[in-house]
Formats: sequence, C-alpha cells, structure tokens
Amino acid sequence: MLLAAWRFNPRIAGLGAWTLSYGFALLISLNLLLRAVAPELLLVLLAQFSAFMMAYLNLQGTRAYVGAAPLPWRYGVTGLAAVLASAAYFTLLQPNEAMRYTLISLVLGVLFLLCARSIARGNIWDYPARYLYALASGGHGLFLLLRPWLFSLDKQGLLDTQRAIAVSHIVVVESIVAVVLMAFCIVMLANEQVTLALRNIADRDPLTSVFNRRAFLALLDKAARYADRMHFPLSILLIDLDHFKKINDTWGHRAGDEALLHFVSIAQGCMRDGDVVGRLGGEEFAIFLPNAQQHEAEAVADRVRRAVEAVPLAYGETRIGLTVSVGVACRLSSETPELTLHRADAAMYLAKRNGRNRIELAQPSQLGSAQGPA
Ligand SMILES: Nc1nc2c(ncn2[C@@H]2O[C@H](COP(=O)(O)OP(=O)(O)OP(=O)(O)O)[C@@H](O)[C@H]2O)c(=O)[nH]1
Repeated sequence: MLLAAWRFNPRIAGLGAWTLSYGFALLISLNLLLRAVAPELLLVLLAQFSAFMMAYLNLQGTRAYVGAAPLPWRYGVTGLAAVLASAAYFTLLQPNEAMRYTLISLVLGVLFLLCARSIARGNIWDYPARYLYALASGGHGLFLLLRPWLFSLDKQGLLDTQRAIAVSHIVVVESIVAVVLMAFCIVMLANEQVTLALRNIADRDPLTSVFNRRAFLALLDKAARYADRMHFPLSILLIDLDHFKKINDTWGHRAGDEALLHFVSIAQGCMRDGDVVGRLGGEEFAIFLPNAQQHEAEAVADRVRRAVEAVPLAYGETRIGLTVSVGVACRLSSETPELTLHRADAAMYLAKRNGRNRIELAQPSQLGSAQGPA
C-alpha cells in the first residue's frame, strides 16, 4: 500500500523514508520465520537491526513530512552501532535476554515518541491525520517503554502461566495494530498533502502565490458574514499598478512579472495578520481588511502607495520606478461584499483619472451608514 502511494506521489516529503521503514518491518517478520533454522546471534542482530531501522526511518520520514531538517546520518549510524554492539554483548559475552529486550524497547519507545512529537504540529481541525498518527506512534512508543516492565513481571514469576501468555499475546497484538494503524495514517498524511497541493493550485495565483480572484471573493464573502455577526466593519482596497503596460513594452514581460512580485512583497509588508490580498486579474489586486474602519484602511492604502513609490524594482542593473492607484471602500451595513468591491473599483478608476499614484475614497455620500463605531 505504501509502495503504491510512494510510486504515484514520489514528491511527497517523507513518503520514501516511511515506505523503506516498512520494508524493515517486513525483515522483522522474516526473522520470525528463520527462528528455527538460524543461529541465535544472527537472529538477535537481524531483529534489532530491522527494528531500529524501522523506528529510525519512521522518525526521519515524519521529520521530512513536517519540513524539519533530517537528523544527521551520524546519529543513525551511532545509534545502530550501539544497539548492535549491546545486542552482541548480551548474547555472546554476557547472555542476558532481559537486558537486550529492555534496551531495544527503550530505544524504540523513545524514537516513536519523538515521531509523535514531530508530527503533532498545527491545528487539529486542519490536520486530523497528523493527530491520529501522533496518537498511534505516541501510544506505541509508550507501550514499548512499558514492555520491559511487563517482561520483568513474568521473569520474577509474578504472573501465572495464563497471564504470561495473555501478556505475550497483548505485546504481539499491540505491535501489529500499531504498525497497521500507522501505515494507514501515513497514507492519510500523503492524501492530506495531495489535497493541500491541489487546493493551493485551485486557490492561488501561480505567479505571485496570492489568492486568485475566485478564492479571494470566497474569502471576502466569509469575512463579510463574520463581520455581520460580530458587527465589525470591513474595508477593501483596490490597487492597480500604474502604466504597467509600459513596463512590459520597455523592459519585457519578465520585468512585468518581476514588478508584480515586487509589488506583492511590498504590499504584504504593509498588511496586518488577518488582512487578505488577492490578484483580481492582470495588474489589479485587492486587499480586504477585517475589522478596519475607513480611516484605518486609508492609512494602510497610503502606506502601500508610499512604499511602492519609495522602493523601485531592481531589474538587473536597471531600477524601475513603480506607482499604484488605490480605491478605498468601507462596507456599508448589509451591503454585499461585491458591491463594496465595486465601489472600491470605481474609486480606483477615479484615482487613475485624477493623475495616478494616489488614493481615492469611495463616494462619501455612499458611506453614510458605514458599520461599526466611527
Ligand atoms: N508581465 C505581465 N503582464 C501582464 C500580466 N497580466 C497582465 N499583464 C499586462 O498588463 C498590462 C495592463 O495594461 P493596461 O490595462 O493598459 O494598464 P496600464 O498600462 O497599467 O495603465 P493604467 O492602468 O491606466 O495605469 C497589459 O499589457 C497586460 O498584457 C502578467 O501576469 N504579467
């Protein structure tokens, strides 16, 4: 299942390491089959090697998935060498099955707990699969830490035969359930990443990565409904780059693209958390400002206008000066967001007519009943 997921989604970070980790899980099963025929030392080394690699690669896959740097390879090599050396020592020189079992259980337990810690980031509602995976790997990690204690109860003769059998069954069943559950979670995580990537493609402008028109309008609609519920104001800036065609005609289309990116980075630097920017088309952008009165929106518009004017685009050796015309509208009570956008658009065209590189407010006569406290 994981191989198929990896084969079809090779670019999902971590999926390769996860799939490989399950390859080592298969080796553990192979080990069980060899029990009757292979020498003890070989079986012990193979079991501990496979178990360590499975848990370690699981952790590496998880870190890759969440965008964390991979653990340096020397950690893995040192950990593996220590596990194998102690396994050999407690098999050949100082035979002690309990000690072997305890050591590997503790190492694996810690690796699975680290795995749970790495994955549980973000908001549970946005990433349910991450929390399920954290639960599965964290639960398995805790159980692994508990296993030596269960084992010691048996060794001390504190369990009667039936209980000892039940405990060994629980240990086996827990491992199988945890491994299968984690594999399902990994497939869910891969699916989550594909969904996010598709949503990004559907919602974002490919050049500037800000929201495209459709996504921006959908978010604006949602923000307007929220503003209605909370009796908050909502303002919109409509921003158009001035004489943009001239940039394309003089320096080429690539310079035009760079100018759009340059503008977006400046505009984003002037916005608060919660403000949303979208590209409505061509060189026309809009920003909506939740809970902002008209005078606050006007101040943001002025910040953007000044910043764009002050920082020319560095295009090779050339410095290309840019300016923007901005229309500002604050939503009237029960006005549809499309209408507010339309008024901001009309104000922006007024700014163009009045000489560009300026801000115009949507008609004062239409703003009489703007929402929220003045
Ligand atoms: N480089 C580049 N150019 C684009 C893109 N989208 C639209 N354009 C160009 O943007 C230009 C817009 O020109 P106009 O609508 O005449 O506007 P303008 O030159 O900015 O003039 P004013 O808006 O009146 O100041 C056109 O030449 C489009 O081809 C894009 O993604 N990249």
